[in-house]
Amino acid sequence: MLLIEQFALSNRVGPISGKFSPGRLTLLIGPNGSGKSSLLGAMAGLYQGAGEITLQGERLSDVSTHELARYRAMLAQDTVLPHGLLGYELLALGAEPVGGVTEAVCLTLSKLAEPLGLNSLYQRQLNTLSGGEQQRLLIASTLLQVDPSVNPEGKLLLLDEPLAGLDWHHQLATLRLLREYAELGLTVVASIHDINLACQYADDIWCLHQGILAAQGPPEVITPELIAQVFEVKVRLIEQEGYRLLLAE
Ligand SMILES: Nc1ncnc2c1ncn2[C@@H]1O[C@H](COP(=O)(O)OP(=O)(O)OP(=O)(O)O)[C@@H](O)[C@H]1O
Repeated sequence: MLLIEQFALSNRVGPISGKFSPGRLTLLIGPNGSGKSSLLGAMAGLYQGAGEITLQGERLSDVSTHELARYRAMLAQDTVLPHGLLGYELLALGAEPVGGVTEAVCLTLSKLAEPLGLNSLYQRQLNTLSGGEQQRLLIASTLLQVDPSVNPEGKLLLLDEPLAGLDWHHQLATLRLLREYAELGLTVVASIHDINLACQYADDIWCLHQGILAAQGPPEVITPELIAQVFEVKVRLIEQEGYRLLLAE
């Protein structure tokens, strides 16, 4: 369990409190600049602020970055890819913190190959790949670091806008994978901008506004009133066959 208690990061986030539990997929939504990346970075142990963030009872600030790399994987927004590498070399780099390209890594990649469309990317130069193709490799590289068969110590999977640049097919495939990793027992937290997809796939949603929590809970907490307040967008809620769709007016 990852626990946040009165965490604040200068004027970027907070104070915020809440918990993220193993086995659950939490999706962060909120306008540009509302603090999603800052919060994810703090949860990854990259930023230190006021208050406390603990993972399994241990304060993140007391854990070295080296040690943290065994417990969590983080996909950052706008990751710059190293030049001159091939697709499989990027994945091999991603496997370094968890012992290199072992048989378990190869098996995990073969499991991820179909949903993320990896097979055509292994032998490609990274600088020749489209934005979405690069993103698919980065997602695979992040997932394999905490896949239970590769890294039984993996607990926390953090992704900042994993759907950025992905076509619809791969957006849905990625969300299904995040659900699968949550079902494997990981704590999974990701930021996304598509509110309807967030409501469809999340166990819990955190809606940030100006650095603090405007709403937190199951998808039903996302109402037209909240969207109007946070995003200044007028929407209608359509509920049909168990689905909830927010449609801009
Ligand atoms: N390194 C930094 N130093 C100071 N302020 C920063 C820094 N990075 C971000 N900020 C500010 O912190 C606030 C939160 O930014 P953050 O990147 O966390 O938002 P976000 O919700 O992820 O936005 P987006 O949807 O645009 O990615 C913004 O006002 C931003 O300008």
